[in-house]
Order: sequence, then C-alpha cells, then structure tokens
Amino acid sequence: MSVFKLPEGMVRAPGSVGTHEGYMPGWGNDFETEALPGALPQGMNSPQRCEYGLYGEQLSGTAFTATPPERTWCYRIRPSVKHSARYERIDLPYWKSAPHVVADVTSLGQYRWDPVPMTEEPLTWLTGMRTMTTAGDVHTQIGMASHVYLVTESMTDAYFYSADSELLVVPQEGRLRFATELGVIDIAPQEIAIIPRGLVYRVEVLEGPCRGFVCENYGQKFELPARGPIGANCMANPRDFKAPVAAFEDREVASTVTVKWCGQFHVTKIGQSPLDVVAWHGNYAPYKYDLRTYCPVGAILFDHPDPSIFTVLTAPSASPGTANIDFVLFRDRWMVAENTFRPPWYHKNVMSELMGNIHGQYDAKPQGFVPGGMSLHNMMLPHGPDREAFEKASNANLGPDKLENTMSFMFETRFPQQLTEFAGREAPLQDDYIDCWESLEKKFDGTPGRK
Ligand SMILES: O=C(O)Cc1cc(O)ccc1O
Ligand SMILES: [Fe+2]
Repeated sequence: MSVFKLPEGMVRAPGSVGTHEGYMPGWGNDFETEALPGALPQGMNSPQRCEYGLYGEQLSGTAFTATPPERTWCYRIRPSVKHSARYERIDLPYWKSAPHVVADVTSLGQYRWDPVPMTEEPLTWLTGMRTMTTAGDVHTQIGMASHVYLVTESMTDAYFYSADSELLVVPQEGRLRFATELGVIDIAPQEIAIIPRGLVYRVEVLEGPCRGFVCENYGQKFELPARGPIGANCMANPRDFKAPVAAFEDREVASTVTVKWCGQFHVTKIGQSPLDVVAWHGNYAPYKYDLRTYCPVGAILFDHPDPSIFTVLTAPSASPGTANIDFVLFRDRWMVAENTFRPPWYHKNVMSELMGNIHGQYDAKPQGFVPGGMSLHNMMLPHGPDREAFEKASNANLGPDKLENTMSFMFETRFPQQLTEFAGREAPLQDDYIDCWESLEKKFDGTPGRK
C-alpha cells in the first residue's frame, strides 16, 4: 500500500482502495482507468471529439499484428508530439548499450563486485545509471544490459523514456517513485518495477540514497514463464502484478524529455509536464511486483533442480526455450532433499549469469557475495559453491532446513555479457574472487567409499 503523498497537483483515479490503493491487480489484463469521470470513451477508441477536450493517442508496445498485440489508448491533455524543440544529442557516459566491447577489458572470467559505493555527487536516474554489462545488439532489438543505479536526487521538470528497451528495476536500498504517463509506481527493496519501452516517466527519491539493479531488455517483452507440469498456481501469480491507476498533472513549466534511442541519448524541450494522461485503457502498462509473493517450488525428495524453477519473468528470444533474459529469484525457502548436495551444483552454462544480492546470504557463497554486490559467471565458464559452502553442505546432517534472510537474483541471458570500462576498472571488482575455489581439496585417493 502506498503511504506516500502524490506529487502536488496530481489527480489520481478514485476507486482503488485498501491493499490495492493506487494499483490494479493482474498481469496482462486489459485495464481501464480514468482520473476524471467519463474521460474514457466507452465502446470505441477514437470518438470525433473526446470528453474534456482530451486527445486520443495509442502507445503500441508490440507490432500491430503480434499475438497478442499489446497497446494502450491514452486520453491526454496534449498529444506527445507537442514538444517545442528538435532533439539534441547529449552524453550520458556511464549508460552504455550493446554492442559495446571494450578492447582492453576482459569479459571472459568469473567476476564478483562489492556494492558500488554511493558518491558525494548528486545523481539522478539518468546520471546515476552505471552499466556493468551489455549483450546482443540494441539496433536489432536483441540482448540486454545490466546496470547498477545510484540515485540521490529526484528528476525535476525532467522526463525520460527508452525507445530501446523495457527496464526491470530491482531496488536494493532506498525507495523510488516512478511517476509515469500511466500512473504512479512506488517501490522499495524486495519489490520490482517493470517500465515498458516508450513510456515517459520521471523518477523521484522517496527515501534516499537509493541503489539497485536494472536489467535493460532490448528484446521481446518480459512475460510470465510457461508453467508446464507445475500447473496453474505457484511461482509468480498473475494477480500479484500491479499496474497503476491513471494519474495526471496539468503543469505548464519548461521541462525536458530525454530519449534513449539506438544507444544514444537525445533531449528535447517541452512546455508542460508530459504526465498528462487523464484516462487510459489497454494491456501495455508498467507494473510493480512484490518478490515476497513469489511462491517457490522445489525438490521435495532429492536432488537440486535447475534454477529455471525460480523464474519470475522471462523475455523470449526467437529460439523457443532459450530466453533472451530470464529473471530468476533465490528467496528464502525450505530445503528438505534427502541424501543430496543441496546448494547449486558445479557447472558450466551456455547462458551467462549475472547475479545480484538484495539482502542476506546466498547459499553457494556464504562469504564475499554481499547485499548490493554482484557476480558474473559468463558463458561456458565454470563456477559453483566456494569451499566453505561445499564442505558444509557435504557434511551437514540433513533435516528440513530453512534458508532464511536471503534474497538474490539472476539476470540470465543466452548471450555472452561484455564488461564495461566501469565494471572492469571503476567498480569495486574483487581481484581475489576466483581464489574462493582454490582451496577445494582433492579427495580422490583411488579407494571406493564416500569421502
Ligand atoms: O549460483 C549460481 O550460479 C546460480 C545457480 C543456482 C542454482 O540453484 C543452480 C544453478 C545455478 O547456476
Ligand atoms: Fe550458475
């Protein structure tokens, strides 16, 4: 439930109360919401004249002919095209897009970073975005980038949208507000937000400083994974995703809109707040989701399943079953498997795995992978539990055991991830990370028996 006041002058749709205050539940629903009564045309999209003198405008998030098509009809004070200057190129040097291969930074390896520290410098959502890795190619709408954000300042009279990507936002510290064209989303650690491609917003600090992770998806949108034999329930349930109700502001102040487009940033001037959508209907919307509502399913007799059972959202690629990105959650849960090495096994993976720690301790890495920290196990590079985790798990008395105080995630992509200069040189890379496997002992002595 939102406990924060709305931005001054913003009018929000009534009717959503209690735990849903300000939000409408259900992933992929065809929503309708209006902040002023009667603003939404009924039975049609394009009346000759809209109520309140609003302009009708469609935001198409998929091709018209996609199955299913995703689009939203907005009824707004002015059409988006009404901006008063041409686009001017600007530089946001820390926000990189694929393809971005830095000649003398090596991406082949197992990497781990301490949390990127806050700085004295005031940073907004735009200036505080720090790209760690990129994969694929933004121009062909394939692949992704992973970022850390450090945000201490709200955007004032400044707005942004990414034509390149949808953003999956995973806060780790502080609270952020996404005041978007379609309404207001407030998020805190253990929640996520999904901001669709093309949607205009500004980001405000509700409680700072703020740090978190972003997965920038250049490809096909995130969707709920196919459940297969798991059936209709558990994992991420559609009703736990929440889209905001309509909220608008009628504010005529000189403002800017920054656009990310083919990896470049451009700014244009505008004489008003673009958050002027009074009513909307459709199925292309931003969402928030509380990761604590994710219902994990796991091994209840023996063995450790593939982590795909913990997929919250998946962004498909053209190859079925081979995701452009899987967003995977390792949350608190019971471990009950008998006669089993319970932590993640040792492995090499064609997919590349970028992990972040939201809070607590991760079972495969009791030391060194700390909240706010990240690791990267790139394509086909071996990794697994460190010595401490291996010894403990191999010798534990196995009863029902609860992994508590733990929440980490993985952005897993079919593409190799390339480190940025920031990730390779400026961010607090742990030079000794690979030593965590160094002391794994040879136990084999040629004689049978479990050792
Ligand atoms: O820690 C990792 O590397 C992530 C991971 C978790 C798991 O349970 C199984 C495989 C895997 O890659
Ligand atoms: Fe892994």
